[in-house]
Amino acid sequence: MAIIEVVDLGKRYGPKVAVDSVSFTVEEGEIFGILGPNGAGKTTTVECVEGMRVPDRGTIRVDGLDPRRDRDELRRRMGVQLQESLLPERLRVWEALDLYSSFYPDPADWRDLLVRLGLEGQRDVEFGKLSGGQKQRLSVALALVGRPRIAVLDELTTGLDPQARRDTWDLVEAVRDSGVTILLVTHFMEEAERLCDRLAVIDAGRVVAIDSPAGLVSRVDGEQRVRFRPSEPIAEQLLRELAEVSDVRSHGGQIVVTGTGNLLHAVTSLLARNQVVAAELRIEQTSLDDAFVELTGRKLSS
Ligand SMILES: Nc1ncnc2c1ncn2[C@@H]1O[C@H](COP(=O)(O)OP(=O)(O)OP(=O)(O)O)[C@@H](O)[C@H]1O
Repeated sequence: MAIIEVVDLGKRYGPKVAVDSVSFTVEEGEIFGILGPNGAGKTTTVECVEGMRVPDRGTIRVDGLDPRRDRDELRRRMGVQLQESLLPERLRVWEALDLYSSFYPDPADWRDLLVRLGLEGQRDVEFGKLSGGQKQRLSVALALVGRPRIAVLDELTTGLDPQARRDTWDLVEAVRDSGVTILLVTHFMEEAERLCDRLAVIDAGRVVAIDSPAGLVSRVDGEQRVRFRPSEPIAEQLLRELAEVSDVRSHGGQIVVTGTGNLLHAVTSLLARNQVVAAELRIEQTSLDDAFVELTGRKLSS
């Protein structure tokens, strides 16, 4: 069942069209990503979903509510990750959680959240003294303290080191597994690929595709490359004759075979039949990065 429905959303800031026409639905219990480059309109879109911005056009329904008209009720059902700069430096972790709990009629026990988010050791630490990863985890805890049905996480792991980023991803998956629907804004391809059940690729205020990460990858021409160093010389012609192969090139003893289908199997079987061993064998497949370039005509820098 769709828990979020956005139809033909449009929003301008003066002459600047931030969101041109955005439509998508988020199913209950999924992690739905909004992926796009800086300035694509991601934050504006989710701020309209949160009821924090007034759209110029379009309709939005969140858990059956209108985000503007039913803002107070929506606030109880939707947890929004806070921009970290909004918390006072001297506020201790437990004080922040206690304060936020007081905003909700039936809050989660923040002591449990501290444990779940691996922050029990930081309970009495002032916000300003937390590491970047700990601040992020606290911001997620604050988004969850009201027991929301939906959590909106915007650029969750920006600025985190790779380990803290992976820890945060594990955390987001655990939150989803506890039954919370997650709307995740990101410009990190790896994050989208790892976490999202489905995602909307947004570019210049428009949705260019909605699919699972694997579905997006399969939309682009699925060329693969197999690279190896043959133990014995092998005639390129033999490789070219394989139905799966579209191109063969050699560079300094290394052979690069491009093709489709079960290319790896076709190439390695041919080599085995000719008693050739492939050393330094590597396969490169189409990635979400490639799919993004194909869909938008440009690379997503991160
Ligand atoms: N309050 C505002 N006033 C004027 N222009 C704005 C405002 N907020 C955003 N914009 C512009 O609208 C466009 C979309 O911005 P938005 O923040 O929604 O994009 P985004 O995809 O979230 O980008 P980022 O990842 O950089 O936050 C950008 O060109 C931005 O400069």
